[in-house]
Amino acid sequence: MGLLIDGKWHDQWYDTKANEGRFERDISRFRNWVTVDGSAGSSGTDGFKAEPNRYHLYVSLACPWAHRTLIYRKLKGLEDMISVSVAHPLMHSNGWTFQPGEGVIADPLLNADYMYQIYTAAKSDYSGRVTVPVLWDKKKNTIVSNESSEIIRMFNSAFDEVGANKEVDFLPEELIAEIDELNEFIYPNINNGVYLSGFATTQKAYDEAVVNLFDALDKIEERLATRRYLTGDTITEADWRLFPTLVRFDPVYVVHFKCNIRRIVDYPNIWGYVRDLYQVPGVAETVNMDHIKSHYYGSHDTINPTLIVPRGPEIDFMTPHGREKLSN
Ligand SMILES: N[C@@H](CCC(=O)N[C@@H](CS)C(=O)NCC(=O)O)C(=O)O
Repeated sequence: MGLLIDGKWHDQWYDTKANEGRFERDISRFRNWVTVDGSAGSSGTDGFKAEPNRYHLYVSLACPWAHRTLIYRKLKGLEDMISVSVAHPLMHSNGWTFQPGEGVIADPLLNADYMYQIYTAAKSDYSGRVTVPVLWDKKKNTIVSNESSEIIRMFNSAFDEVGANKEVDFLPEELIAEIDELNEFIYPNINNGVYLSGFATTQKAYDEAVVNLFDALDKIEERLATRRYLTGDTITEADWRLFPTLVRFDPVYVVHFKCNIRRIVDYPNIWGYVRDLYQVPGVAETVNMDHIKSHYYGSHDTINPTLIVPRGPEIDFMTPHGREKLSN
């Protein structure tokens, strides 16, 4: 695991000492937007017009941030127009790699062995962590974006005029304010909250994070008592940003990240909600539990030095959820 400094790979993990044992996530540095006409989006530069077969997505099936982009690629009908590469689930001294393995899809563009080569191909003196997902432009040979929250907003609408599934809109105008508010609550406390708990290196930092995480889950549990989805009757971006964390929670975060005050199966509403989303046609195909479990338990040797992957838990995301009754 490591990062690039001036285009050179260094095998080093996050330094939590500078911050009293707290994990601090690196910022995403490529922030361009694919738009309908190629004009600039809310950040970055112009020149990234939505066109079929122009863009390529680099992901890991283990990664919750990459998972969002795969769900959108599937549900928006973008699979035929946006190609994909899947990294090997294990992330060790070279970071994400494309070494052969079950479910790995090699890089057809640069024939890269390592994900960091994609970053240096876009910017030869790149400094920063090498994360997935990455949206690559085959025309300009550069990275459009490495920020999942923005990639899903592009996928939601930019390709609608060139063959995406227009009927599906996870960011309806009238709900944007509510979705943004939910995201602002869920990102720091839950999506990133599990990492703040798991990557903490002091008791105090861990305690703060885990308590905060479960306070937030308790609030979500309450919210989902009267609403089928986070904003009500329709699935929105807020749901697809929460789902990848929830589906990983009991198999990984409870044990590996010590998020064990409660399990998701102990929350009746959240547990039904996860199954409800999992059962949306196409979604189950985006969940690869082997990659998820082998990545976390098998990569973070500071947390799990033996790299042993636990066999359990036995979870069936396909059992009926009964949440239709909450829909109007
Ligand atoms: N803000 C980024 C975060 C992506 C991210 O942190 N991905 C993780 C995998 S789950 C990663 O690639 N980590 C490698 C590292 O930190 O060195 C996004 O949402 O796209």
